[in-house]
Formats: sequence, structure tokens, C-alpha cells
Amino acid sequence: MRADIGIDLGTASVLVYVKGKGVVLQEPSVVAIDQNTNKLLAVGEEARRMLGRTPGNITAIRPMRDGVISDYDITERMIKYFIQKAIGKYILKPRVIVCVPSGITEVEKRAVIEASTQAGAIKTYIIEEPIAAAIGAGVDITEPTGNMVIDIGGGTTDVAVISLGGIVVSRSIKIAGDEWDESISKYIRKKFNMMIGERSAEELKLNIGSAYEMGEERFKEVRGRNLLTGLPITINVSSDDMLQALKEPIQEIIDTVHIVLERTPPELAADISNRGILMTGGGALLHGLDKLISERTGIPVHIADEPVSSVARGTGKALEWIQYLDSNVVEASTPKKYIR
Ligand SMILES: Nc1ncnc2c1ncn2[C@@H]1O[C@H](COP(=O)(O)OP(=O)(O)OP(=O)(O)O)[C@@H](O)[C@H]1O
Repeated sequence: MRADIGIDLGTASVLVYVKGKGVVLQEPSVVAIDQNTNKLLAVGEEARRMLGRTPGNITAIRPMRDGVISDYDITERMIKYFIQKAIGKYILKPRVIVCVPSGITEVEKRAVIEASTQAGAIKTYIIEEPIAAAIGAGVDITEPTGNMVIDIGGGTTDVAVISLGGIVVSRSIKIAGDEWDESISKYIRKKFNMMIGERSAEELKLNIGSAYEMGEERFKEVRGRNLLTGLPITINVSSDDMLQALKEPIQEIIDTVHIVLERTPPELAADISNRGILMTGGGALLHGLDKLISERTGIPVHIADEPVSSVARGTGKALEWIQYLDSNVVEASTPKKYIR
């Protein structure tokens, strides 16, 4: 039997949904390559552990940047590896739905379709992330009711208003989890004269990162290199430091939400204020972000259950009506009964 697969091809992680089984794989979007032989040494979690720790001949690469393919060849090999890991050896090539950020260009979309085809898909369909996120979170997107989704991933934040199965207004910015990590690194460099790695910055964000004051200040130790002496040191960083470090990129996300709200037709805006805003993606888990956005917009904000896998689950649900699609884009015209 032919397998149908949904792939959330993210900047930070790849999730694979197999029809009839659910999400079977969730791994970091990292690939380790031996530069001398061009051989693929590790993919996913194993490769992530190598980030920043590789000798000269090995490079650990994140082939997706800002929500789109930055290294085509490596992305193709990564998709191929994950498809095989998810469904094993296959006789009939799988049909694949891949989700992409709402703002990407036709050329970027083509690159995703091409990479998926080269990786073994017989046919590839594209679905926009906010649509997949909403479906995955259980929203009936086919109703003539406005729903706002904020999907904060590693590379992009997508803010979209959906009604009748389509995107009415949206904006996608390249500010999300990765940018937060960079802001944390910059802050630590400036305040403590210390350089920390990409992974340490993420660890700080996951442990004490915050968008809103915590009731009680929290602390975490981090190791890095003193920029003056060049020697390794350990410092104690606080949740208040995180608040300062993340202020700017979070403000940009809030500004984007405001812009989308301003452009939303009044009826749909009224629906959104009644129903609240839905937040998905790993970034939705940042402490206090829901509270801050709610305070700044006056609209309640709900975090989806299991926000990291909403997009993959939505892509999986979209597999139910794959046979009704004849183009490469999942469109609003898809029959209603196949969307729920
Ligand atoms: N508890 C948490 N607090 C803050 N950030 C988190 C938390 N858990 C995960 N993240 C961040 O969420 C981001 C990954 O989210 P997700 O897996 O939804 O992204 P993605 O789909 O790979 O990216 P994109 O959609 O941009 O291509 C990472 O930056 C990660 O550090």
C-alpha cells in the first residue's frame, strides 16, 4: 500500500506524520556531513549533539534557515532519510504534504516541492503553516468565522487570520526562536563580556526565558568563554536578564500581531476578540508570552495543546483529502467534509 505522509519541515525540527499512525518522528533539522567524502554521518538528534563540536572535516549543518531551504542538497538528503526512517523500505513512492511559512515565494515553494520529489515523493503538496497549525489545534477552519493563529517556530513567526478555509490576512517575519537565541547571546556578550554557543543560549531560553516578569526571579548557570581573558568561565544568569534580552524581538512579534489586526475586516476582528487568539509552535511555550500578547491586544490568547506538533498534526489531517487535490497547493476550495 502507498503511504501518505505529512512533513512539518521546520527550521528547528522536522516532524513526520504517517497516515493511520500519527506523528512517528520528531527530530532536530540538523545534518552532519564528512566534508572529505561528502558522506552523511548523522541526521537529527545525533547530528544536533555535534553542533559546534565538530573537527575540521565534519560539519553539522542546519539546512533550513528562516523557514526556507538554505542548503538544497542537504535538505533533500535530510528529507529522504526521514521518509525512510518513518515508513521503512517502500515499493510505492509516498504522497507527501509539506507545510511552509505563509510568506514564502513561488521559487522557495518550488524548491520544497523539488527537494521532496528528489527525496522520493511521487507527488508533493504544499500547505501553509498557519492553516495546518489551526487544523492541528482542532479549529474548524471551514466556518465563515475569523480565527487568528500566531505560529512561532525556530525561523519564522506567522500571524494569520483564517476564515472559510483560507488565509484572509497574514504576515510572516523572520523573527522567532532562533532570533531569540541570538538576542540572548548578544545580551550575554554585552553584559558579561562572555561568548556562549547557540545551544547554551537555547538552554537559557528553555529554562529561564521569559516574556513577562516571573513571580520569583529564577537563575541558571551557563558556561562560555571570557572575551577578555579567552578562558572558560561560568556565570549565573537570571530570568530578569532574559526579559531584557528578549524585549526587542518580542516587541517585533507584538507589532506584527497589531499590523495583522489592523488589516483584518471588522467582522472577523470581532470574531477574534470573542474567540481569542490561538498560539502554536515551540515559541508559544515561552513563559508569559501569552499573557503579554493578551495584555497588549486586549484579546485572550490560548496556547494550543502540544503546540510543537500542531502543524504536523494539521498536515496529517490534510492527508485525509489528499486525493481531492490536483494542484500543489492545499486551497480553500477543498471540500469541507475533508478538512475537519
Ligand atoms: N519551552 C519553550 N520556551 C521557549 N521556546 C521554546 C520552548 N520549547 C521550544 N522552543 C523553541 O521553539 C522553536 C522551535 O519551534 P518549532 O519546532 O515549532 O519550529 P519549526 O517548525 O522547526 O520552525 P519554523 O516553523 O520556523 O520553520 C525553537 O527555537 C525552540 O527553542
